[in-house]
Amino acid sequence: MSDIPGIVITGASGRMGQMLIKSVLASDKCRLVGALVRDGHDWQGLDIGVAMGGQPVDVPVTSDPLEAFAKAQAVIDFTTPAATVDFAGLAAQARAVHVIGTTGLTDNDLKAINAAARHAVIVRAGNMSLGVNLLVKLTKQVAAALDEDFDIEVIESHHNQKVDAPSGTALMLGEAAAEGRGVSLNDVSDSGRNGITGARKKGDIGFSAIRGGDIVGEHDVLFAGHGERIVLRHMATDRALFAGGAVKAALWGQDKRPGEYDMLDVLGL
Ligand SMILES: NC(=O)C1=CN([C@@H]2O[C@H](COP(=O)(O)OP(=O)(O)OC[C@H]3O[C@@H](n4cnc5c(N)ncnc54)[C@H](OP(=O)(O)O)[C@@H]3O)[C@@H](O)[C@H]2O)C=CC1
Ligand SMILES: O=C(O)C1=N[C@H](C(=O)O)C[C@H](O)C1
Repeated sequence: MSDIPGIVITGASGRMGQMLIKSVLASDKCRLVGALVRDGHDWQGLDIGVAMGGQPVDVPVTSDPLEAFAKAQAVIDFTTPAATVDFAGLAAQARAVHVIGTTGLTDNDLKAINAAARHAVIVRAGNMSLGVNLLVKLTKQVAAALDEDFDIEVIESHHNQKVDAPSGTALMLGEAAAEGRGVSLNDVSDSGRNGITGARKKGDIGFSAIRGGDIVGEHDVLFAGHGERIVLRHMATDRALFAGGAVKAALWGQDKRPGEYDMLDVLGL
């Protein structure tokens, strides 16, 4: 048995799942011990390397999460809210670090995840990249420096297969802006404008979502004042960025006490 942490990837056939498999296989700091898909998926029973169109890597694709988690020190999970809530309970049962990249989580989902974090380490972030997490810090700083004469808008663009809006990253940026202003995002959030909306309410934080083509993920935080505008921008051009951050989080979590953490903790920002 190796000392290097063993990692299971859930949603192994997904856009991020496949990127995560490649990242773990390429790392000499961890090893791939499981690749999970939904029961009945075409890939079930295949070697994950072969399923992805490459050479065998001696890891079969399976669909029993608890069996897979029991052999692992960490689970990296970029799937759907319903699956992630189930996986949080099972990863906690197996005492494996659970890295959650899934977005679109409801308040109830977040409560369930928080309950699981009483027993195990959970690292959750709507964006695992260094650049976005730095942007979160900058957004809070700029929002704190400007008054409500500057209207704050978060504009995000993603590929045409994304199912949730605003993106998890946009919500992180909105939360950071609200924190900088000393208000609760719930009280000032404005998304989905359509029709006769009336004039913009002073102090609101607006969200706009663009969906098209193969855009990996772009986020602007706009501070629009009178006669001047400030725009903070992040553009992701490669999903490897998110996968690399998630692997870093899985390794970072190995010696931490049970609880819920985010990428600011992992990156020390
Ligand atoms: N935090 C971050 O840095 C990032 C977060 N994301 C988020 O990650 C999530 C996934 O994105 P993406 O990879 O593009 O989406 P995909 O739809 O490509 O992948 C999701 C995968 O999850 C699988 N899945 C869903 N339910 C289950 C289940 N119960 N058991 C096993 N597998 C399951 C799906 O399988 P099937 O096809 O069989 O349903 C699919 O393979 C999204 O919420 C996205 O917003 C994405 C990029 C970066
Ligand atoms: O679904 C995606 O693709 C992405 N989702 C995350 C989000 O909701 O912010 C992160 C990244 O922007 C890509």
